[in-house]
Amino acid sequence: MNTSIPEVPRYIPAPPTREPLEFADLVVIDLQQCATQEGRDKLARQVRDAMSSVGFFYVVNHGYTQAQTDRIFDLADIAFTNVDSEEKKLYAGRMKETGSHQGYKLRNYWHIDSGVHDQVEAYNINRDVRMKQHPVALRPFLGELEAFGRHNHFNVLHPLLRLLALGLELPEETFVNLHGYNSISETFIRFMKYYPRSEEEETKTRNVWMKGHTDFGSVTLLYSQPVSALQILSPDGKWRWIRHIDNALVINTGDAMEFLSGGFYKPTIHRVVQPPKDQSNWTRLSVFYFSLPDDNTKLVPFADSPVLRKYGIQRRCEDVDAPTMEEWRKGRTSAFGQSVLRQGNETGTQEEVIQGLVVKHYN
Ligand SMILES: O=C(O)CCC(=O)C(=O)O
Ligand SMILES: [Fe+2]
Repeated sequence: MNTSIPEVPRYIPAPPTREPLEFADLVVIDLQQCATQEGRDKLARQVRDAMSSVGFFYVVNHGYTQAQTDRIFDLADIAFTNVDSEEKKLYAGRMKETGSHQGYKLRNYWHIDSGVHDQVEAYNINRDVRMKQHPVALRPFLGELEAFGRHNHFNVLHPLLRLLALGLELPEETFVNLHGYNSISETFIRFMKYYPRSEEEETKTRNVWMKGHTDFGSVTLLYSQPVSALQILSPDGKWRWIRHIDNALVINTGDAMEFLSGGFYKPTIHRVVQPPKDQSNWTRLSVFYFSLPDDNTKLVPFADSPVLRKYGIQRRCEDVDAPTMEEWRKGRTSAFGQSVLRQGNETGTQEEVIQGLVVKHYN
């Protein structure tokens, strides 16, 4: 048996944009400072401030070198470049039917606007990489991908969850205990590749590639990459661009963290739009670690938090009606890009109802 690891072509990303975009001003969290209690207390305050203003922040010194990160982008590209369309279909995810992200999201699956669909391919891998079969070209790299998942889980996600608990003056392990590496949960790696679109598609969707949304999990880790396209909705109602920082992670929290923190950590609305002119002919490859609490977690607030006692709890529903993580992720995953949305109350918004709760989408 030939057990040698095949050569992997280098993925060459676009140079960063030189256009004067209006970038969001985000704090940079130096994760190395988590090593001491004093460092954690300081970072917890920074994270809390970020979460109660813009809702996104960067993480640096997360333990992966630039070369290790580059390697993951090289592996990510295999899923798109070295797998033909017939094989992609064999490994297509059944998101609508199963409410689970595993396998490919093929191009043209999400409805964006005015009959236009997406030009984005994604490949989703549960952190338990052996749960499902993968395309032939990826099989030699499963060990590396598993190590990547573990790194994200233990060296980035768990430290961040400790900071988020400290910010609520809860025991440090409160959220870590809901994100077991070996528990039943959907926490997964996502690779994503966006392809340039036609002028007609751009016009009909007013340059929106992925509608404004909140993530449904607890914490999203995005490996910063140079093609500008991600924007966040700022508290003043303006969309601002996310700036690329070499080997940084872009972090945001999602619906699950909003439920668990009684509205204290609000999920920030973000969208993907056409990149600026100097990058418009490039593809855009992204790498994520999407984390979700264990499936059986009941999404109710930690009402004992002294911070919540002081500021009050905002519930999206009564505790008895609160969904479990499994119910919420299945509802949101099945519907995303597939459900028929109704006009929302605010201009530019559309809505759907998941588990009895209103979920908004922004154009
Ligand atoms: O591609 C990006 O930068 C963001 C994608 C995103 O928001 C998502 O997959 O939930
Ligand atoms: Fe998102």
